[in-house]
Formats: sequence, C-alpha cells, structure tokens
Amino acid sequence: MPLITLDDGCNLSYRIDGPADAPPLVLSNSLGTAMAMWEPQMAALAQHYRVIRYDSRGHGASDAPAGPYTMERLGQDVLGLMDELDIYRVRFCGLSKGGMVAQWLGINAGQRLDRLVLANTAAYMGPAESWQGRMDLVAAQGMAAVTEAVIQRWFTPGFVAAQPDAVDRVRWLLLATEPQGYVGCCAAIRDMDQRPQLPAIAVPTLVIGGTQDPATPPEKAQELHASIKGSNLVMLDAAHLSNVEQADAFTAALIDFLA
Ligand SMILES: O=C(O)CC1=CCC(=O)O1
Repeated sequence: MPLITLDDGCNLSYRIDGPADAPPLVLSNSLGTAMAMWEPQMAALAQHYRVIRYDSRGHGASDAPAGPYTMERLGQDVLGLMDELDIYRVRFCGLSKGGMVAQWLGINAGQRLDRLVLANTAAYMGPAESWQGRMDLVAAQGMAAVTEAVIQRWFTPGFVAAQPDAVDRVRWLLLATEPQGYVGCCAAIRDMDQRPQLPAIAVPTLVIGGTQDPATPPEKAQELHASIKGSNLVMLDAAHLSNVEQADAFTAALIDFLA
C-alpha cells in the first residue's frame, strides 16, 4: 500500500480505488480498525467515485507514534493526505472516530469539502475517566483486554450469531491494532468536545445512526442532526458498526446522499 509522510514525520498508508476521473471520496475508519472496515461498501462506491481510503494514524499500516493525539492532528492528517494527492475538495465519510475527524473538518476546513457523512459518531463522548481507564488497560495488557467488550458494543447479538465471519474480520482488525496507536486515538476522543462548534458546519451533511448502538446511541445522532443546519438523518437497524451490520442499507444511504 502506498505511504505518504506527514509534516511531523508520521507515515500514513492509503489506497485508491475507482476511476481516476470520478469525484474523490475519502473514507475514515473507526477506532481499532483500518481501511479494510469499508470493504462492504467498496464494490458499489468504486463504480461512482475515486475512493481514497486511509489507515488513520495509529492504525493499520500507518505509523503509530507515541500519543496523546488530538482531533486537530487527526484532521490535519487528512488535509496532508489531500495536499499530497493534489486534491482540493472531497466528499468525506467517517464512522465513529472517523466521524469525529469528519466533524473537525466540517468545522475547520469546510472549504475543502463537498459533502460530509457522519456515521455512528458523536461530538462529545465522555466521560474522560472511562477513556482514561480504557487507555490504561490497553497500555498495560494490549488490545485483547478490550476486544470482546468492543465487539459487544459494535454488533447486535443477532448479527454476531448470524454473521460470525464478518464479526471475525473486525475482531482481527481490533487485535492487530498497535496499542500505542489505539491509546493515542483514545486520548483524542477523551479530550474532544465539538458540540459548541457544530453549528459552524455549513457543508451538506448526512448523519447516520444505529437504533441499537450502545456506543453512540440514537440521541447522539439526533444531537448532530439538530445542531447542523439542513442536515439529513438516516437511522439504521444496527449497533455501532452499521456499515458492516446493515451493509446494503448503509451503502444505499451513502450513494443516495453523495450523488
Ligand atoms: O470503541 C468504542 O467503544 C466505540 C468507539 C468510539 C470511537 C470509535 O471509533 O469507536
């Protein structure tokens, strides 16, 4: 996979699929996954878009420098990638942590965006103590100490029983994540409160929520929708990783909105 080197020396891994002359679409992964989390959407999206996926700092094949990271740093990473690829404006879709990066871009770099999708995410995800507890646990014991609890929040019990292979693919992404990178990103979430800035988002925005999402519950999606003028809201019958659990409905909502 190609790499770019960012302004602070961190190498970021990315991949491009789809026609070179199609409109660019950037996809941003959740905490503890990598660009592979978007596999269920790729066949459809690559027919319409030049899809740019990247492993966020601390994840996948990107570097995992010592943290703490900030949401601003994670947002600047995207702008650095776009600059390196010589792309000024993109459509941008992020899920969970990727959606937090999407909010940061909408607030601070709206001129670089055509459309924004905020999936299963929140502007604030406190309390800080619970993030600190998770960070301490992963720093001491590694990713295996949190993986099964995360899986329980990310998928409904029915989906875990019906689609064990799909769940396993995500489990392996979690277990393969560099603990230092995971902890660095947890700090960015711990220290984040983008609620006061949400009304500054003026880019056409779609909010996607999961009716059974215990990590970013439906109220979080409602809050984003209510704070971003003119935004659309789609609720899917899923837990947190709605792009995997309701892959077809998620893809359809995305294609419908991005067109
Ligand atoms: O891991 C979780 O509990 C949920 C989550 C927060 C940010 C993210 O990407 O996933």
